[in-house]
Amino acid sequence: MRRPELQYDFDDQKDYLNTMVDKVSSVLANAIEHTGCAGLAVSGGRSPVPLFERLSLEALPWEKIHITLVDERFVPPDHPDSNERLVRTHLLKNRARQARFTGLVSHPGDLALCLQDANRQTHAISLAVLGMGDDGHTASLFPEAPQLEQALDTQASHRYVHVSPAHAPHERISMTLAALLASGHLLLAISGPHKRRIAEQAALQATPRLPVSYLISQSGVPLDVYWHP
Ligand SMILES: O=C1O[C@H](COP(=O)(O)O)[C@@H](O)[C@H](O)[C@H]1O
Repeated sequence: MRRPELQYDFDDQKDYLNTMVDKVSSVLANAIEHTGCAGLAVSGGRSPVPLFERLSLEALPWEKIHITLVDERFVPPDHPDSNERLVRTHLLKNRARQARFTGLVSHPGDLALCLQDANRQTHAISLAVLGMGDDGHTASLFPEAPQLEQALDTQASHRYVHVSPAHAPHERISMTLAALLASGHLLLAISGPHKRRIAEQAALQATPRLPVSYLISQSGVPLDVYWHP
C-alpha cells in the first residue's frame, strides 16, 4: 500500500501555512492551465481560518476558480457554526472575492432540497482541502454515523450525502468518499500531537472507526498531509 506524503516536519505554523498556500496555488494554477478553470472544495471547522486568510491574498485568476464545501452543518448560512459563513468571512475576500462559490445549504429548513441542489454540482474538483476531527472524521464522514456505510461506498454516484453525527452537533451534508476520491488532489491539514497519532494510526489500515483512514491509506489520488505542533 502506497503511503501518502506525510509532510510532518513543520516546526512552526508559518512554514506549514506557506507550504500549503504554495501547494494549493500550484494545484489550482495547473488545473487552470490545462482546463481553463479549477474547482476547490474546502472544509470548515476552526483549523482552516489562517489558510483561508492567506489564500484570499494570493494572485490567482480567482474568476476561473469555483469554490464549494467538502461538508456543511445543516444550519442557515449566517449561523455561527456554518462552514459557508466561515468561507465567506475568511476566504471570499481580497483577491479571492472574484471566485465563484456554491454553498450547500440552499434551503435552510429543508435538508432534502439542499442535498438535491448540492448534488446538481458537476464541476470537477481539482483539489479538496480536508481537516480531521479528534475522532478521525474528515469532511462529515463521522464514525458511528448511521449513514457512514452509504457515505463510504466507493460506487456511490452522488457527490453529497446526509450524515447524522453520533456525537457532534448538527445534521450534516458531506461529500461522499467516492466524490473525494474523484478529486484531482487531496490535502489534509492537521495539527497537534493527538491528530498526528490518529493520522499515523489511520495510515495502517482503512477502518470505519477512523473514516479519514479511507483517504490516508488509498493510493489512487495524490494526498499531501500537513502537520504542525
Ligand atoms: O465538523 C467539522 O470538523 C472537521 C475538523 O475541524 P477542525 O476545526 O478540528 O479542523 C472539519 O474538517 C469539517 O469540515 C467540519 O465540518
